Amino acid sequence: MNVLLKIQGLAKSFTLHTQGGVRIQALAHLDLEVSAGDCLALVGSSGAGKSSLLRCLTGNYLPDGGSIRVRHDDDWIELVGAKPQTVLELRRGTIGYVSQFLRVIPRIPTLDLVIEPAVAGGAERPEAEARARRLLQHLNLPERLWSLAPATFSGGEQQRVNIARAFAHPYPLLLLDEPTASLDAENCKAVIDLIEDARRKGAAIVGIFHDAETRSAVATREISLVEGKAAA
Ligand SMILES: Nc1ncnc2c1ncn2[C@@H]1O[C@H](COP(=O)(O)OP(=O)(O)OP(=O)(O)O)[C@@H](O)[C@H]1O
Repeated sequence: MNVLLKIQGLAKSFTLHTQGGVRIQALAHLDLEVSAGDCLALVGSSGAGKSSLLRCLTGNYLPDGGSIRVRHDDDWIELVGAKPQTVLELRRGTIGYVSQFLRVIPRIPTLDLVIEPAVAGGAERPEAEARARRLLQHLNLPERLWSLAPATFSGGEQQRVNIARAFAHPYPLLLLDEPTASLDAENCKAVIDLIEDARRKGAAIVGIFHDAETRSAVATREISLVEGKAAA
C-alpha cells in the first residue's frame, strides 16, 4: 500500500463568538489513511463534518488537534500548524482541490487560468497549454469562451474551469468538493472519466459526491461521518 495521506486524531471545533460562545465540534478523533489509487468518498448527513474535513486537508481550516501528514515527493509534511509557505508549496505540486465555486483572479482568460497550475507544477509552457486545451475540450467548454475571463460564465461553465485547473497538473492528492454538482449528465460523465483516469495513474482522491450515481462510479471506498467521527 502506497499511503499518501495519514490523518490521526484530527479534531476541529468552531466557537461562535457572536452567539454566546457556543462551541460546535465539527471533527473529533478522526483517523484515516488514503493510498495511491484510492478514491475515498466522504458520506454522512448534513452537518456531519465532510466539508470541514476537506477544508482541513487543503490547509484552509486550522484543526484544534491531531495530525495530517501528506507525502510530498519523498518526504512526509505535517499540515497541521504548517507555515503558509509550506501550505502553498503543497498546493503547488501535491494537493489539487476542486471547491464548489470558482475563486480566481478576475480578468484572466480561461485558457491562462488552466495553464497556470501546470506551469506552477513545473511543466513547460507549450506542454501546459496543450494539456489545458485538451482538458477544456474534454470538458466541452466551447472554444469561443477560452479567451474570456470566467466571471460571466454560467455555474456549470465556471465549475468546469475549476475542474480543468485541478486536473491540469498530476497532483498526487486530489480533494473534490462536489465536483459534479452543477453539471448535466454528459459533463458529469466527462468529470467521472477524469477522476477515474487520475486514480488509475496513482492519485489518492478524497471527495464529497452527493449524487449517488457519481459516487458509485468513482469511489473505491466510503467513510461515513457521524458528528465528526468515523461511524463504526
Ligand atoms: N465556518 C464555520 N463556522 C462555524 N461553524 C461551522 C463552520 N463550518 C462548519 N461549521 C459547523 O460544523 C459542523 C460540520 O459542518 P460541515 O460543513 O463540515 O458539514 P457537512 O457534512 O459538509 O454538511 P453538508 O453536507 O450540509 O455540506 C456543522 O454543525 C456546521 O454548522
